[in-house]
Formats: sequence, C-alpha cells, structure tokens
Amino acid sequence: MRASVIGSGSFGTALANVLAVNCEQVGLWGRDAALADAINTRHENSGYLPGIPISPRVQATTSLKAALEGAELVVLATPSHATRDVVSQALSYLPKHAPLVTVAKGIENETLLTMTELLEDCLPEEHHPYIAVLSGPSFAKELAQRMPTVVTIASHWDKVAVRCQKALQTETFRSYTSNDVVGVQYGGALKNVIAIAAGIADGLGMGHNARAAIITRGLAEITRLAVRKGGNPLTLSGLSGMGDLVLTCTGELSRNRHVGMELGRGRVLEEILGDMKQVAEGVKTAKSARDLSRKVGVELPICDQVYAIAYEGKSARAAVVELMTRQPKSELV
Ligand SMILES: NC(=O)C1=CN([C@@H]2O[C@H](COP(=O)(O)OP(=O)(O)OC[C@H]3O[C@@H](n4cnc5c(N)ncnc54)[C@H](O)[C@@H]3O)[C@@H](O)[C@H]2O)C=CC1
Ligand SMILES: O=C(CO)COP(=O)(O)O
Repeated sequence: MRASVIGSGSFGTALANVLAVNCEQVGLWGRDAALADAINTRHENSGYLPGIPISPRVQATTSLKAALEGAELVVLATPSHATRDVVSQALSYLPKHAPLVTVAKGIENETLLTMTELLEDCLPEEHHPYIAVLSGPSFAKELAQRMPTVVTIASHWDKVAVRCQKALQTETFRSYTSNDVVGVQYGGALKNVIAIAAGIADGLGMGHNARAAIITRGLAEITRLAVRKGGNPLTLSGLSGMGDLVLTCTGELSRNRHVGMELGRGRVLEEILGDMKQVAEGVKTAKSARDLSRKVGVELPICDQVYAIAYEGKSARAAVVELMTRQPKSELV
C-alpha cells in the first residue's frame, strides 16, 4: 500500500512514521526542499522532530504530484489556515477513491467552517464520500517516538473511517471510529482555546483548582457549541473531547498551553508567536470561537476571555475576576 501525507511539520511527519508500519511507501509533502532532502538522506526531521528516527519508507518531496501519485490514503496535515490553499494546489493530483483524512484542529476564520466542511467546500463532489477527520490526544513527539497513542477517526461514511483505522493500526497506535464528524471537530479545535486559558492560569500561578475548573467548564462550553452545531454530547467526553482537552491543558509539550503561559506572564501575543516555529492553532480558533458564539447564540465565556486577552490587550487578572463574578448559575444549564 502507498499513502501520502501533505504537510511535513511535526504531526504530518509523526503520522507518516505511523503509516510506514503498514505501507511500503509514504509520500510526505512539504514546502522546504532542504528539509525534504534531510528526511530522505538522514531519516530525521531535524526542524520539527529532532533526534527521532523516521522510517526509510517515508519519502519526502516538495512536489504535490510526486507525493500524491498512487496514494490509497491521503492525510492532510497542514495547519487549518493553510488547508484551503494547499488542497486547491493539490486538487488535480488527488486520487479519486482514496480516503482524505484531515488532522488539522481549527475552524476557518473567514468562513467559520470545520475542516471537513472546508474540504466539501473546495473539493468536487466525487471526493466528498472519502472525507474523514482524525483527532484526539496525540502529541506529535510521543507519536513519533512510538509511545502508545489512541485517537478517534470520524467520517459520515463508516467504510472510509474503517479503511483509515486499518491503515493506521499498529502496536502503539490505536483508533476508534465515529460518525460524529461535528463533535469530533469542535472538540479538537476548541480544546486548543481552552488550553490557552489553562496556560494563562498557570502563567499567573493560579494553582491546580483553577486548572481543573478551566478544564471542566471549558468542556461544558465546547459541548454546548458542538451540540448546537449538531454534535453528540457523548463525543465530547471521548478522545477528541475530554481526552485531548486534558492532554493539552496539562501537558508540557502543548504549544497552545505555552502561548497561554506566556500571556499569563504578561507578554504580548505578537512577541510570543514571533519566538515560535510551530503553530498554536488555538490563537486563530479563539477568533472563530468568538464569532461562532455570536452567530449561533451560544455562550463561550472562557473562549471570549482568551480572545480579549490575546487580541484586545485585556489584563489576564481582570479576565479571571470577570469569569469568577459572572452571574451565579446552575451547573447543568
Ligand atoms: N503537533 C501535534 O502534536 C499535533 C498537531 N495537530 C494538528 O495538526 C496540524 C498541523 O500541526 P503541526 O504539524 O503540529 O504544525 P507544525 O507547526 O509542526 O508544522 C506545520 C507545517 O505546515 C507547513 N505550513 C504552514 N503554513 C503553510 C502553508 N501556508 N502552506 C503550506 N504549508 C504550510 C509548515 O511549513 C510545516 O511544515 C494542526 O492543525 C495541529 O493542530 C493535531 C494533533 C497533534
Ligand atoms: O493537539 C495536540 C495534541 O493532541 C497538540 O497540542 P498543541 O497544538 O497545543 O501542541
């Protein structure tokens, strides 16, 4: 079997390494020719996953045509804001009957579309029955080091989810299928915004009680939005809800939590992002969350405060006071 991964950053490379267990060849596309060369000759992605061996079955290239030729499964692993552009460039090379699995965790700022909606928007209809999404607690570094990782693969088409599940099944990578494409994607995208909030609380030195409250009430707001958009509430207590939320709000490897910690310490967003090579999707998703909350009339108080701190220069301490002194409520509404 041959598979393709579009996006040779940390997660794309890690997933290519997983696919290489069951696939004889894995094409890995990225923009950086020097990085592609290093992956092919030294079998290491020193830019994103330094020191971790990458299977020689992974063949990196800067040509979308070469990466996609003969692929029986395609993973789309560029950040969400780049997905529309990259998919448009790849369009004429996309195989007709291969599952297309997006792993980007974001909601497009301009359209407020999830990644599978975006794919339906920019791909001809013949590709639609092959679209799937993979999401769940899966730090790229641990995945690439073959540490046990479990995720969800969702598709409206059961057979497509099962095809992806089989291709990715290894001794250290396990997935569960789902048909709740909506719940899985809102869980994956919104947990990044809540992780920024958890990081802010940690940066302010607010302790474990605050972090647990952010995780729990963050899950309540993610669930509220996902359900309003048609998701199943049970999905949000699964891998792409609670699972990824706990990982990202507590894990040292999280880039979103890192952004939050720096904001909590009083640094400004532009400066924090300027020091980072890798994407922190929650920064852009905070914007989409704010717009979605207004558009569909669902309260997202933690996401709103993250937006105000990151984009409007609001003091993190003032945001905490505002959250703590909101109108008293029942927990279950
Ligand atoms: N790193 C992780 O642990 C995980 C990441 N994800 C998701 O996977 C997606 C990709 O994330 P990472 O690989 O971690 O990001 P990264 O920052 O490590 O790499 C991003 C890659 O995309 C490329 N890229 C950026 N803008 C581009 C553009 N306009 N056109 C073409 N290529 C572009 C970069 O050159 C780089 O190769 C994100 O949505 C992220 O939330 C999901 C699960 C785990
Ligand atoms: O999505 C992730 C783990 O599942 C990665 O989280 P960060 O983008 O915050 O590093």
